[in-house]
Amino acid sequence: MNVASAATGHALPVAGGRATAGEVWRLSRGHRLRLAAVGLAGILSTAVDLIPPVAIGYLVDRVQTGTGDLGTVLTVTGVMALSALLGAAGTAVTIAHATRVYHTVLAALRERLVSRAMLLPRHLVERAGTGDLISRSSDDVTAVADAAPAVIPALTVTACTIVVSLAGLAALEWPYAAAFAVVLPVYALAMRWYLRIGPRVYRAERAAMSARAQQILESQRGYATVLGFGLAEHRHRAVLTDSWGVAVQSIRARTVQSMLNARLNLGECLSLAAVLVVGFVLVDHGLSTVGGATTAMLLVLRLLGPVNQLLFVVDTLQSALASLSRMIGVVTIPTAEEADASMTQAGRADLADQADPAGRADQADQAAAPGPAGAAETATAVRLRGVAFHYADGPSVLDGIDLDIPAGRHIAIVGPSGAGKTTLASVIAGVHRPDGGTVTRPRRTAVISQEVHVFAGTLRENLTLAAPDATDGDIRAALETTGAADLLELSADALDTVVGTRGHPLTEAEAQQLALARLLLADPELAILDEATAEAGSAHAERLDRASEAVLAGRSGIVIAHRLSQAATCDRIVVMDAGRVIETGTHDELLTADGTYARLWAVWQAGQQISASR
Ligand SMILES: Nc1ncnc2c1ncn2[C@@H]1O[C@H](COP(=O)(O)OP(=O)(O)OP(=O)(O)O)[C@@H](O)[C@H]1O
Repeated sequence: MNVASAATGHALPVAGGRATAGEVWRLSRGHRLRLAAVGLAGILSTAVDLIPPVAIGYLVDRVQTGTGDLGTVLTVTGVMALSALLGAAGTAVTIAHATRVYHTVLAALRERLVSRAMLLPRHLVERAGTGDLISRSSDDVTAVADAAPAVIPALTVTACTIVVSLAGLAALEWPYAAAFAVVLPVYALAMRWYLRIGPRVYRAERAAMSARAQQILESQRGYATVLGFGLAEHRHRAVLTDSWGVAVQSIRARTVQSMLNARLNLGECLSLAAVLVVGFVLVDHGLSTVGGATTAMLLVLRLLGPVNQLLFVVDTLQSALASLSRMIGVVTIPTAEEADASMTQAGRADLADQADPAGRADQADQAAAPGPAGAAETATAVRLRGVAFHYADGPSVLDGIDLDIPAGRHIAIVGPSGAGKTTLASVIAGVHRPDGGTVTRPRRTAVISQEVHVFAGTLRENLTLAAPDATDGDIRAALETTGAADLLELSADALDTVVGTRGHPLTEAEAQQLALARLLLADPELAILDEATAEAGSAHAERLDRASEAVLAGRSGIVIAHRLSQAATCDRIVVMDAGRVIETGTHDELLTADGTYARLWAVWQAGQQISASR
């Protein structure tokens, strides 16, 4: 993992200096030539800026020696005006190009951050809280973007000014450059002090902002619970506490800035005094002209601005770097799939040896009956060995799960509420990473969870999310197969009907059918269906059962069977309780065994009869 510093507590990781620099360098690929041109333009425009102090010194000498006339003044003024124009134009071009590169790279980073955020292991995001993630893709991006106007001129032009001006001072008379150099330790000490304190203060400020974002988000998400339990006052106090935390950290950060100011003022006074004294001594001993001393003072005055600006930029830079390292910390987390790939590589190798698509039709009996490792002779779609899982700091939810699903077969997972069915489905789908054991699944696995999300957009966009190449004919066929052709009648726009937020509202059943059609178009090797419970015996439930069967045909499938009618049609049934597999077998076998499944079936049947008699 390319992340230098691990997460603090449960926060998402923050990238170290090397990882940050490496990622920025990688992102700058394609812009490096432009960056070199920007550097050259910066040096040229600052060299032009040296002309006015030299010209003024020249004028002072001419006036002092009585050789200056109006023509001299006009010539010097013209040269100064021209150099000012050239310098300003050069600086503007330099900054414009540097800004463009900066924002292009930042946009690429943000894009990577957002796409990576979608693929992160869910347990990491849940543990850190989505507020942390949101803060990194909003507050931190803003902090880095806002730094541009200050950081870019400093890093491109200011550094050049310092180098060029010091060279100018030395060329004039070396004691001038030496006088300024003697004061440099004051700036160096100010910088050292600041670098020690600054990053810590800014990181604390950003962390406080993340905590506040998380608190506000939770209050909004749990709005119904907050109202239902009269928790408004409690949530209000929690948000207030975190907001005050942000205020405290912000005050600390601004105090550090003021203290930096004081140190810079001291450096300014000392450097002006030093060059003035040296100038006086040199002129007194006839080693420099008054014009030369004037040029030296003007060069130092010109230098002070950039030196201060550089230190102020260090301030903004620190703040931006703190944000940048938080953004890159997210970008460098291995995705759930990458983490899983390294974990299940060995398992995949085993399965590759067994793959035998031609023999798939004969494997039903071996479903969900794990044998000794390597004993299965058939193509296996899913294999779990000793899988364990728990949420954040919670108790164990899955414990020692072993499971084999031959390719093309359908397994139902049943059990009481809270048994761990949904969690097991999420672990198999790769949404959650197991704490122990191994999971092997096909590369193309798709899951329909209980909360089906309808994305804001057209029906076509919703359906082709995972199958961008699907034609309208494919889409219509998928809707027909899942019994969802009615969706085309929602409006005259058919597939162009806008659904989701601010679009045509879909019922829960329609949303589920949309999800099933989407899955059909995605055509995964393994489909995991964990649909929300539909009232047994209702037209809605029967329709969904038929759609689910159509979707599973011809591929491996796992059904979290909230309705036991779904389980009865599967090749094999896995019964779970308290995070463990307690029974497996076909519907008939489990009824004969007269265990937990038989009892669940009896209760289910009784419920069906009561519903039918109403
Ligand atoms: N995001 C979560 N964070 C913490 N605990 C969770 C989370 N999701 C589920 N759990 C807990 O894990 C256990 C198993 O839950 P799970 O949803 O997997 O059970 P289930 O058998 O699918 O139940 P149901 O049939 O009600 O959906 C339960 O105790 C539940 O409270």
